[in-house]
Amino acid sequence: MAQPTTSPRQNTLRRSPEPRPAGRTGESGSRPRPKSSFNWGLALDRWLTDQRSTLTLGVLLMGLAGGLLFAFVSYLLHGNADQSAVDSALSRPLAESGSETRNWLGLVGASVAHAFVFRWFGVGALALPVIVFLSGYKLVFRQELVPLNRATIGLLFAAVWTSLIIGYVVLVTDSAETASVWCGGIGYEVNVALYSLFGWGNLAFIGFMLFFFIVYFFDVSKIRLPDFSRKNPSRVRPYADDTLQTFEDTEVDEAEAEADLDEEEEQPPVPAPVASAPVPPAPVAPISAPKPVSEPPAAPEVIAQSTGVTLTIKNRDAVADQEPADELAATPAPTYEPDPFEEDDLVAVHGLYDPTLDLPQYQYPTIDLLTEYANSRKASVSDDELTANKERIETTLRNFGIEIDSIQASIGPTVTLYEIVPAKGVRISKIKSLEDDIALSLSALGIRIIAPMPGMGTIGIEVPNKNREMVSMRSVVMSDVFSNSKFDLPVVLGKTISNEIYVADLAKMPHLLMAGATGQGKSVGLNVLLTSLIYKKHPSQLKLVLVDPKKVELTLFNKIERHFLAKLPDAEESIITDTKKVVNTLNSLCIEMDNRYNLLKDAGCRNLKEYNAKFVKRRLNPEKGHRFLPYIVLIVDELADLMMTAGKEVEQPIARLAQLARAIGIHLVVATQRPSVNVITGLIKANFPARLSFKVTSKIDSRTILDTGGAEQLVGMGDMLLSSNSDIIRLQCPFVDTNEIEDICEFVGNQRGYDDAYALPEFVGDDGGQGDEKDVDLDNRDPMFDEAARLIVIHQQGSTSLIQRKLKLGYNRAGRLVDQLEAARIVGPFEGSKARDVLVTDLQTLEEMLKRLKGE
Ligand SMILES: Nc1ncnc2c1ncn2[C@@H]1O[C@H](COP(=O)(O)OP(=O)(O)OP(=O)(O)O)[C@@H](O)[C@H]1O
Repeated sequence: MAQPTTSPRQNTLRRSPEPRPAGRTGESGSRPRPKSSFNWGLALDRWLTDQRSTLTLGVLLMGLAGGLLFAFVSYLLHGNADQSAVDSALSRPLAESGSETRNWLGLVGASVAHAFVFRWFGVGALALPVIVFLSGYKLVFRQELVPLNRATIGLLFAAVWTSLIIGYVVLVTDSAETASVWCGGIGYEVNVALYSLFGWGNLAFIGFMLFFFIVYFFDVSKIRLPDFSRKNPSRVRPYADDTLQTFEDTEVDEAEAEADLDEEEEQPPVPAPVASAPVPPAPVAPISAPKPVSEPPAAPEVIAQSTGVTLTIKNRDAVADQEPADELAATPAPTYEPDPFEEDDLVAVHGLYDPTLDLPQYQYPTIDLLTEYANSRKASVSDDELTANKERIETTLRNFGIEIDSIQASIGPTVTLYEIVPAKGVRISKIKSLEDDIALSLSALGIRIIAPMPGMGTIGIEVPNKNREMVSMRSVVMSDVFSNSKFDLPVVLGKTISNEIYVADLAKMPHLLMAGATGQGKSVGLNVLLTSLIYKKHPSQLKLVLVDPKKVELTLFNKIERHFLAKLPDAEESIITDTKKVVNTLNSLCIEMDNRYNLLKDAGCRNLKEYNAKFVKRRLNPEKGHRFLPYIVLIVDELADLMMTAGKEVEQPIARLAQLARAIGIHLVVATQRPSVNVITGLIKANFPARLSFKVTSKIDSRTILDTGGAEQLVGMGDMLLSSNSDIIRLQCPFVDTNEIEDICEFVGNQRGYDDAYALPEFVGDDGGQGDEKDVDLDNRDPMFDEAARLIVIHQQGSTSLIQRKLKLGYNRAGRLVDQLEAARIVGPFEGSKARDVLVTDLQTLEEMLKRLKGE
C-alpha cells in the first residue's frame, strides 16, 4: 500500500484519499493529481452525451444528408462535364475550376460526388445520404425511423450490389465511355477482374451474392409457411389492448419490433448526463446484499494525532454494480408445454412482442428537468472538526474507563462515522451498556452509537457534520450505478456513509414500510422513489396506484394519469384520497392479484418475470385472456389516517397483498407519520421486511418501525435508516423539489399517452364477493398448519382427505386446516366436487410465505 506522504509525528491525524472510481485500482490513492491536467476523454464523453450536442450533431447530419443527395443527383446528371474540373482542381486556381463545374453544390459537391459516385459506387452511392439521414434522425428524435444497424447493413450491400450489377451491364454493352458514372469504379473494375476469371459467369457470381445476402439478412431458414388448414393462433398478433390483428397487417413491424426490443432488453435509456461536476461512479448496495464490498482499502493519510491514538479516515473504493442473483434461477422449469411449431412461427413472422410499442414515441424524462443545487457539493469536514470530534470521543470514553487503540473515520454526506478499536481487554458489552451515557456525554444532536459494528470487532459512533451535503436527485439519477442499473424496479434511496449511491430493487424488497415524524423528509422520500421509477420505466411496464389521504402530497402526479396511473373503472380521479375509495381500490388490487395468479397458473409460470418473458416470445394466447402484465406499485402516503378511519378494512387487504403479491408484480410502499403499534400492526409489520425510517420522535417509535432504537437520533432533512435483512444502514435521502416533480410530470403528461388510466378490476360494494374468506384467524393456526401446507404443495392437490390420510387427522380438523390454508392463499376456494386449486407452485415460495406468517 502507498505510504503516507508525511511522516507520522505526534499530534497528527491521518486522512485517507478521496474514494477513487472503480477499476482504477493500480493508482496510488495518496498521490495528488496535478491540478492543471484536463481529462479530454471525459470532456469529449460528456460533450457527446449532452443532449444539446446530440441535437446539434443530429441536425448537422440531416443537413449533410440533404447536401450529399443534392450533390450526387446533380453529379449523376452533369458528372461527365464535372470530371475534368475535379481532376484538375489541384493543379490550377480553385476559382477557375469552380466556375467550370455544373454541380448544384459547386466544386465541393462535385468533388465529393466524384469520389462516391464516379470512383466507388455509381448510383449505389445514393445509399449514403440515406444512412446519414437515418443517423441524424436518431440523434434528433432519440428514436429510430427504422432499425439503424440493419438499415445500414442493407443499404451498404445495396450500394455495392447495384454498382456490380450495373457494372456488369456496362461491361457487356461496352458502354464504359458514357455510362461508367452509373456503376462507379467498384462496379466496373470488379466486373473487369471477374470477367477475366469467369467470363460470362460473372452474372452467376453477382446473383449468388444477392441470394447469400437475402438468406443471411432475413434469416430465411426461420420462416415457415403457416398452417392455414387449421385454426391457427399464429395468425393472431397479441396486443396489450387485446385488439387482434392478422399478420398480413403487421408484417412491416417485424424487424422494427425486434430491434426495439433488443434495445429495451438492454434497459431503457436514462437521459445522458450534462452536469459540469463529474459524479464519481459509486457502488450499489442492493437490498438483498446490502453490505457494499470495499476494495481495495485506500491508503490512509496522517493529518493529526494528539494523544497517541491514530485517527484514519476510511473511505471505501467503489465497486461495480452488483446484481443480486435471481433467487428463482435454480428452481425447476415450469410445466407448461407450448406447441413449438406455432410459437416459432409467430416470432419468425412478427418478431418478439414489444410492450413499449403501445407508445412507441414515448420519451423518457430528460436530466435537465432536475435541478443542480448550489449546496449539493460534497460534504467538507475540516481537519479541525475531525480532530475535535476525535478528542471528544477519546476523552468521553476514557471517563468511562475505556481505552482505545485506534479510530478510523468515514466522512459521509450527513454524518461522519468514527470506528473505534477498543484497547485489548475492553469488552464490547461494557461499551454497549454505556451507550446512553456516552451519547449524553458527547451531547451532539444526532449522535448514534453502534456497538458493536455488525461483523466487526469495532464500535461505531456517528457524528453529524457541521456542513452537510445535500444529495440532489439530479446527481443520483446521473450516476452510473442508477443509470446502468438492470433492476426490475430500481429506486435510488440515497447515499451511504461512504458516499456510495444506494440503489435498491423494489421488486426484490418486495414491499417498503416508511415512517418519519412530520417535516423530516418522508414526502420528499416518496417523490424520490416515484421519480426513480419514472426515469427508468416505460409506461407500458409500470402502473402506479397512488393513495393520498392528506390530499396534497401526490396531486402533482395527476398529470401522468394516462401514462403511469391505475384506477378503478368508475373513478373520476386517479389519485385516491377518500377512505371508502381506498378500501375499494385495495380490494380491487386483491382481485387483480387473484386474476394474475390465475393467468400465471394457466401459463405454468411462477412469477411475473417468467410470465412476461413467455408473453414476449408469443407463447401465450391473448385470446385466452393473456396479456403483458405491467408492474403495479401501490403508494400509500399516510397509513395512520386510513387505519384510524377504516381499521381492519384497510389492514386486511394491505396485509394480504403484502403477503402474496410479490410474485405477480404488485409492490407496496406504505408511509406513516405515526409509527405506533395501532397503525403498524403486527400483521402489517410481519409482511414488510424492508423498513425505512426518517427521524421519529421517540425511541419507542424507532423500535416500532425498525425493531431497534436509533431513528430518534437522526438529524432530519432526509437523514434515514434502512432496515432490511436485519441490517441497518444510514442513508442520506436525495432531495427533489416540487418544481422538479412538476416539470417531470409535465414532460411525461404532455406526450401521447393511453386513452385512460390503467383500469383495475371492478370491486363491487362492501362485501361484493371478496370478503368471502371465512372468519379464520391466521394468528391461531393449527400446529399442523405448516406440514399440511407442505403436503398440499408437494402433491399439488388441495384436498381435505389427503391431509386426513397423510397426517392422520380427523375430518373436522383437516377441514379447519384447509380453511386456514385458504385464508393464507395457499389453496383456492371450495369448488364443489373438484379438489381446490393449489395457489403455490413450489416449496420455496411456500417456505417464504410460512416465514412471513410467523413474522420472521
Ligand atoms: N433529502 C432531503 N435533503 C434535504 N432537505 C430535505 C430532504 N428531505 C426533506 N428536506 C427538507 O425538509 C422539508 C420537509 O420535508 P417533507 O415535506 O418531505 O417532510 P414530511 O416528512 O413529508 O412532512 P409531512 O409529514 O409534514 O408532510 C423539505 O421541505 C426540505 O426542506
